[in-house]
Amino acid sequence: MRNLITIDKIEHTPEYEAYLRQLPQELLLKIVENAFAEIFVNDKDGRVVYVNPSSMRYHGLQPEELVGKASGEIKRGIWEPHSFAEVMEKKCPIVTENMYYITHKSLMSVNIPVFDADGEIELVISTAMDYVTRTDLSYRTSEKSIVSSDSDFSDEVIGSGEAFKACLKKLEKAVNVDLNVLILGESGTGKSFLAETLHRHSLRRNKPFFAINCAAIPENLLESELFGYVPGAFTGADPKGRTGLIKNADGGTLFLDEIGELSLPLQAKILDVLENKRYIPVGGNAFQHVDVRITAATNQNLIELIKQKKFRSDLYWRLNIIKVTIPPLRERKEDIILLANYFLKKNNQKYGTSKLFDKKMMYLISDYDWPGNIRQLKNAIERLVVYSEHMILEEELFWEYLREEGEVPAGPAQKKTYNLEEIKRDLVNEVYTKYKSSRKLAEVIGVSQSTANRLIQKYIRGEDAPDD
Ligand SMILES: Nc1ncnc2c1ncn2[C@@H]1O[C@H](COP(=O)(O)OP(=O)(O)OP(=O)(O)O)[C@@H](O)[C@H]1O
Repeated sequence: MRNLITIDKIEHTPEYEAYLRQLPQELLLKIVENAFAEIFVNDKDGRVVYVNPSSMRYHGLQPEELVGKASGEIKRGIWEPHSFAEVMEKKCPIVTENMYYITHKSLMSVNIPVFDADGEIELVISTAMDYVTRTDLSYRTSEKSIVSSDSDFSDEVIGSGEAFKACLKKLEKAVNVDLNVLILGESGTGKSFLAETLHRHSLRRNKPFFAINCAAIPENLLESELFGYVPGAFTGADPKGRTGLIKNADGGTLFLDEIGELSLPLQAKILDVLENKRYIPVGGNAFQHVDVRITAATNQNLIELIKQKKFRSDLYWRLNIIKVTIPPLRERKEDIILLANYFLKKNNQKYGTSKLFDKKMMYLISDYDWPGNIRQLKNAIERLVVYSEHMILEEELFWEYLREEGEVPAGPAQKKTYNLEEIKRDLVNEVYTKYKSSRKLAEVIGVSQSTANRLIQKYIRGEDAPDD
């Protein structure tokens, strides 16, 4: 979408002109380098002469990778449209709706020609800015992130789908009250991660957080790990005895992962901690007192375990005061791209690279079901970054990954082929079928309301609609 606009040249008073001219270069640099909006400047030959750091948020490239390059040299597919030629031809400001493919953003960009004394274009200055969210403000890792006035998790927890946001809302309710929380979800959906995030925001944040996976430790060891033991409790034990995790977490939070694996006798001891704030260490005969918040997680169906008499219903109801079920990644497709971009950024920082996804790779990633959920996605992105020899991550590496995971038969002939039309149609269909709202479609796929309306006209109603 393109629009022509007019911007009146501002005439300053001679005094103000004089003031501007004496401003030190250092100060001017500070201003443009710290501006939140993107500032992107081409000279009259289309060569990039300046890019401020903010623009990285939109197209994912370091200023150093762009400055000195001609517009045409900058890889297509990173953002579109390229409006330089049109500004030069029309000699007036042009507003475009730019799609930034790497970061999956759609933003209005204002492209303004600056004329020299002979009336010739000297520079084209483009600026763009999106809606501000706290996640965006953390784009400079070297600086402290902006402090938010409320206690929500959105600064550090990635995910914007409705189902996931509903989970966060429930968890946020547990921030200022000392209720037990039960987190359910498939492996890798982020149960441990959310339990720790909850602790860091909770009233107990200045006290310890301990986590233990009940499935990973044999039952006899698990009891002493959790409750500790007194001196001489059993042969081979430390003669001084040992403090367990429950005591170590005193005042703080203990996270019991895979709680469904806990034996019935240990379930009874945990229930006593919850109800009476007390426990007896292994080999002991006196109660110890403790104040610990228990957060638990499982990917098992606890109600089913209760029916099978493998899980105590009184413990279930005690833990279940706030229950959060994290949906698997395949049911919150809208979060896959967000998370993939987040992990790409983290790995670029870790390995000092500037790798990028192109449109097709983004589609492949969001189309896949990720049975291992966020853990699998995180590992796959790291692997792509490490294995890729090019700046744009190669599609073949993703297919190779899927083949190794046994997800697609070997051989290039088996590849599913995609084209941009199919991708757009599928995406619009999927999101619109789910939300039945053009506003929601615009929000989820990151386009303007008018573009969303055009997409609905074209792909849902099958009517003619102008291309963007
Ligand atoms: N919303 C999120 N934003 C960013 N990273 C996340 C998010 N959720 C999970 N992760 C990351 O994904 C990985 C897997 O998460 P986690 O270990 O919490 O999953 P889990 O559900 O506890 O898995 P399991 O049931 O196998 O123990 C971790 O590295 C975690 O940091």
